[in-house]
Amino acid sequence: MADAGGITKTWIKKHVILYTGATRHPFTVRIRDGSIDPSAFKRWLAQDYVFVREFVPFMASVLIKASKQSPEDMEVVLGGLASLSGEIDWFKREASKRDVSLANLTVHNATRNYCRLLEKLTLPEVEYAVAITAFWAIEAVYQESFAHCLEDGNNTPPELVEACQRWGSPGFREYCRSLQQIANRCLEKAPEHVVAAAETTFITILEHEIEFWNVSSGGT
Ligand SMILES: Cc1ncc(CNC=O)c(N)n1
Repeated sequence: MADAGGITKTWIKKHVILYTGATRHPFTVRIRDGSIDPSAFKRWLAQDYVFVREFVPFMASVLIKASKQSPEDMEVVLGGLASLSGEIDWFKREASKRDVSLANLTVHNATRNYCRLLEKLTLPEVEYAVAITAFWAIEAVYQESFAHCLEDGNNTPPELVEACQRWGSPGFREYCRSLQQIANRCLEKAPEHVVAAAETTFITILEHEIEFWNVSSGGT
């Protein structure tokens, strides 16, 4: 396995407080230690369903950009896009199992803001290096958060293990590493202003992920 360090790794180190805030948020830490409130999980489920629906056109826009760059990149992004269909079905099944209505749910501000960010990043004028960095960061936060819930010493409630495995599995980790390598390669070749824009986007994604988790843990 090639090294997935590169520029993205230096950013993780540089912004480690924010990165840890997103990947070790109280919401997922409580899943791991078994103290999660079932209503918090339900809140997350409904809001993430909204997010994932908006994630589809974003991914499609990255797919178009990737297809113009390299056939290998396109295949990695296509793999992610293909899995979203099953993911949407999974959200619907989980919601009906847990009596969560997806029909007339309240979209919280943090969710709406995050979806707006995705919409902006979907525009054709957003550089591929910026879009793929955002894509990697979005996936990596979930990968790191849910993998932690499955690591040794966890007390994750059995009924939440399946959810954790969606993003915490070794397969999803490999996919995230591939995205990270693509991002690093693009960033190495990118002009300085594009690298700066990608770093800003990385930070913005982390902030939105934290706000998003906050909605799930909090009452509003
Ligand atoms: C808010 C958020 N961030 C990342 C992901 C993971 N990607 C696709 O499922 C997600 N579902 N939700």
